[in-house]
Amino acid sequence: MSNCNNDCGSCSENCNDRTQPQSFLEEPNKNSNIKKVIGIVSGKGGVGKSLVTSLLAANMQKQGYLSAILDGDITGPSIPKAFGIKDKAYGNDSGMFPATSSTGVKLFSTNMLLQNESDPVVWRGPVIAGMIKQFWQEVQWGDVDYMFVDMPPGTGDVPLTVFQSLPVDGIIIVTSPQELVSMIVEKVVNMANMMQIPVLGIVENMSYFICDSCNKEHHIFGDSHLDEIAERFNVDCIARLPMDPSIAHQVDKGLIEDLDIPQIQPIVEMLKKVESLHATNTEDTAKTINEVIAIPYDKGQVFQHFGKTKEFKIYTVVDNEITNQRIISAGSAGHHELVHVLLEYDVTTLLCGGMGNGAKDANEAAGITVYTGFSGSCEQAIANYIAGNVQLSSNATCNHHDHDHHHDHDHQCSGNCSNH
Ligand SMILES: Nc1ncnc2c1ncn2[C@@H]1O[C@H](COP(=O)(O)OP(=O)(O)OP(=O)(O)O)[C@@H](O)[C@H]1O
Repeated sequence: MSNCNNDCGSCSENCNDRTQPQSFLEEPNKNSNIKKVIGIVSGKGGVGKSLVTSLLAANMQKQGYLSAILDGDITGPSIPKAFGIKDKAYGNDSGMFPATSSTGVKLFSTNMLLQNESDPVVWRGPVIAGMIKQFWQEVQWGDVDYMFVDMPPGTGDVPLTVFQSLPVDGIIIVTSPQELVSMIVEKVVNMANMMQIPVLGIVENMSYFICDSCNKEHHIFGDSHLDEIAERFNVDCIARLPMDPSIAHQVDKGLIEDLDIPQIQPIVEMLKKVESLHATNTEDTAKTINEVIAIPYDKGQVFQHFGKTKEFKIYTVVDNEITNQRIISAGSAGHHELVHVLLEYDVTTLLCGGMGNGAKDANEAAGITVYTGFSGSCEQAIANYIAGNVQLSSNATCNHHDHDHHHDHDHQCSGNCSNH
């Protein structure tokens, strides 16, 4: 392609040299700093997706994590009611503001835009998907550790568009025992695989009822087959929530934050361990970069094996601007010689894919700071580094003598091969 800039993620051309899928991710509002995005999905409405979304946000907030809910259930928004929120949306030139619950959970929902809560929302799919994107782009979310997206029910076009537009780090599937669980789970798992998003687990809501008189579990909708299904699709069944009239009662009163549902805790613990696929390095965003940066280079891409690279691309960056760039030969010696080559060009920083401990120590002994986990085009890698849009890892990573290393996500990986 004559005008190729090697940034496949932002290119829509149907090209044989494509190295990564086109990215449709939308930028959040400039006043948002959102660390992790978790999508809550279900096969159909009414199974308790909004309840699980709200309980998770409330519980993560109680544990000290700044939590938010983007209510993507545009035509049936029920989240504000559960939190007792009646606020209407307001904003300024930079965008709208989310409402804040009594414990500090931020949320935004179509209800905040309607004159009357009972006004019907009769929009078609593309308008609904556009609305969710606007909640992401135009709401000033501020600092958020965990954003929970109450997804539109189903696995059709609208949730798919949302998954393409928002940097979702994982999906939680909510089912109820009477749903066609197997088919639903299969569809969601297939959708998640298409989008390369991990399925964090399945929650079975209304799983059983505990009788006040005999204190026994009653499986009103019959025995659950979720364990078999979870095993078949290689997903964890992370929680079973009881059917409990006090839940519905507290939700109706807008007091969901007062509910104590111990069965939700395994999900809370699991969420604490979720790795962000799209983390933004906020510390380094503020940093002004004045560095000479080398990247192992092969036909525009970050060459994944430092010790065997034939070329480096060297960028001189002054006040975050690239003032000079060139491709140099690496010679034919091992990694100790490569360090000397880099020093000849006054390199201060090395961005690469994987690197063994020996090479890393040799570079660092020479005063070169090494960051691993980069893949894709060099142009994108340097742009992401300067913008701070990468989770920087300085760990030594793979032993490339033992296996090939493929980074096929369109994000910078943490450099930890056990994740792949
Ligand atoms: N485990 C439960 N025990 C008692 N009531 C529940 C339980 N789960 C959900 N409910 C109630 O069932 C109703 C539907 O739940 P919810 O709104 O969370 O479902 P949903 O899947 O988000 O549906 P929709 O997509 O239509 O919004 C709510 O009134 C909620 O309070």
